Amino acid sequence: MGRCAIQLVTGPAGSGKSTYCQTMQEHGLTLGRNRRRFHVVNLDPAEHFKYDVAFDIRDLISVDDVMEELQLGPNGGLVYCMEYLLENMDWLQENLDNFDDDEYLILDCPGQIELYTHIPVMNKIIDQLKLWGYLDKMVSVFVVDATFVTEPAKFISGSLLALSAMISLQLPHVNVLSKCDLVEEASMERVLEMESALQLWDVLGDGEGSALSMFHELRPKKSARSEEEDKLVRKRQERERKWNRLTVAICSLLDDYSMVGFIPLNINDEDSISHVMLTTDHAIQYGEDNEVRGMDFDDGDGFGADE
Ligand SMILES: Nc1nc2c(ncn2[C@@H]2O[C@H](COP(=O)(O)OP(=O)(O)OP(=O)(O)O)[C@@H](O)[C@H]2O)c(=O)[nH]1
Repeated sequence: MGRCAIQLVTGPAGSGKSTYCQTMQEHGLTLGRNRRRFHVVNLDPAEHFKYDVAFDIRDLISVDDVMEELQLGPNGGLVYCMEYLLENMDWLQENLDNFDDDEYLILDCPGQIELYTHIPVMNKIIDQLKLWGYLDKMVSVFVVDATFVTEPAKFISGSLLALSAMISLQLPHVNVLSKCDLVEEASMERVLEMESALQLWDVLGDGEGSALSMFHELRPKKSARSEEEDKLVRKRQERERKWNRLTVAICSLLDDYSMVGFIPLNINDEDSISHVMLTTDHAIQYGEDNEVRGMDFDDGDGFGADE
């Protein structure tokens, strides 16, 4: 039995992971002769989703049961569930063995960001998948909410999370900006055309509400302030300067890696969805050796025969 391609969809809570999975599943079915069946797997023990699920971690363990039985909170419950999965990897293996090497699985993972940054459970699951032969077949897709990119500070924090996940998961990595339909095209283009995080901070960081603009605002207006107020303002100015130096250092770090880039995804635009799909395919050279799969119109699901 060969090994199918696997996409691990990760990212902060509410960033749009499940919607991404559903979008890809629906898009796969619109591809005519190249129609592709994305099998979506739910690996989030707390998830509620709308896609057709191939298999579901909640058949093994669910956060609700763990919270009730072990009196844990939602975060502790989720970490417990993922560790339970790690101890019961034969469940995952049995399910994965049902898929052939020309098939494609999208794994909808939990949104707790600590699972991709400092709790090693996802790394261990990935290591096991690598041992089972999926080493060259896996790509991680890190989903970040595009409404973040319109604010420089949030953009930088999203970039750091993406970088941290990339380093931690050690897989071919694609960052996807979800919810682009909610962001004005002009502001999105403005951000995406920046050549570096440092440039982004220089240009946008001076905007309203940023640390830099606060810094300008806080320049003392001598006549209007008492000595006490001036002292306070100077103290805050010094703090702003430090924050700015820290931000510049963080931006330089992002630029040094030169590896944080985002692919915008507008779920209402087929070209945008296609572009994301091609980027993830390219990351693992998916489909380069595959025969084109055709539709069999006599078969209910249309995947019964090659043309
Ligand atoms: N307009 C718009 N809304 C979106 C998009 N993606 C997600 N949403 C909305 O954002 C909310 C969260 O989306 P989900 O797909 O559930 O996000 P998630 O990352 O799976 O969430 P968790 O599993 O809780 O971490 C939902 O209300 C979605 O309808 C998008 O591309 N466009």
